[in-house]
Amino acid sequence: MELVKTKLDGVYIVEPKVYGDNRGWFMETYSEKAFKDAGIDVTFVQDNHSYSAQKGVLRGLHFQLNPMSQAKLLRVLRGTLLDVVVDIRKGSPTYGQWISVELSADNKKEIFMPRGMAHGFVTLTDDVEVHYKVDNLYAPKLESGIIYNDPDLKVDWGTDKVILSAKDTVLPTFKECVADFRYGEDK
Ligand SMILES: Cc1cn([C@H]2C[C@H](O)[C@@H](COP(=O)(O)OP(=O)(O)O[C@H]3O[C@H](C)C(=O)[C@H](O)[C@H]3O)O2)c(=O)[nH]c1=O
Repeated sequence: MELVKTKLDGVYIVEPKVYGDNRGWFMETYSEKAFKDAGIDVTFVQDNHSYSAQKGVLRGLHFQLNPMSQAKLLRVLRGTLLDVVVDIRKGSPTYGQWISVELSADNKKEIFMPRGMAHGFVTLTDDVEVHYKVDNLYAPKLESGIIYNDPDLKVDWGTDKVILSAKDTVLPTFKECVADFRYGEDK
């Protein structure tokens, strides 16, 4: 697999090597060695799997507060989505900046983000299934986030027709964000 750097330090697009044959295909979707060779020191402790029924479902922007901040390795098993990662590590040269990447069952691309990021995605098709590994357990009392259409972050989701959970409609703004992530401490 190839890990491709992005403009956000520590965030990589992962491009698995796909081995096709007369039966179909095979690929490794995570390799501890490939990540260590890229200088990424992460130990995943939980796998998540979500299904979004309709195009336009937007989950995010989410993160867990310290000490339960989560690094994530995400891939799409069915359908297509636009994945968004926002750097909210104080002291980062890209603090407050975001990237977006189209991930799909077809392109088989994955995204890795270290701790200290706000994360979300909007589905571009119906019937989207997402699988992701995280390096800290679910901590509901430490869940937080930033409203998806924050006026300072100006994330371009490509649509304004979105389907949100009730919780996501009342997330704080970036200015109100209480996260205390610091660049270089995202281990
Ligand atoms: C995240 C999580 C949720 N849950 C339970 C809690 C709720 O009863 C139900 C749905 O949770 P929520 O609405 O927070 O799910 P998403 O909106 O998909 O949240 C995720 O959305 C974006 C894409 C993220 O990056 C995060 O991993 C995560 O916040 O699953 C659990 O039991 N364990 C978990 O780790």
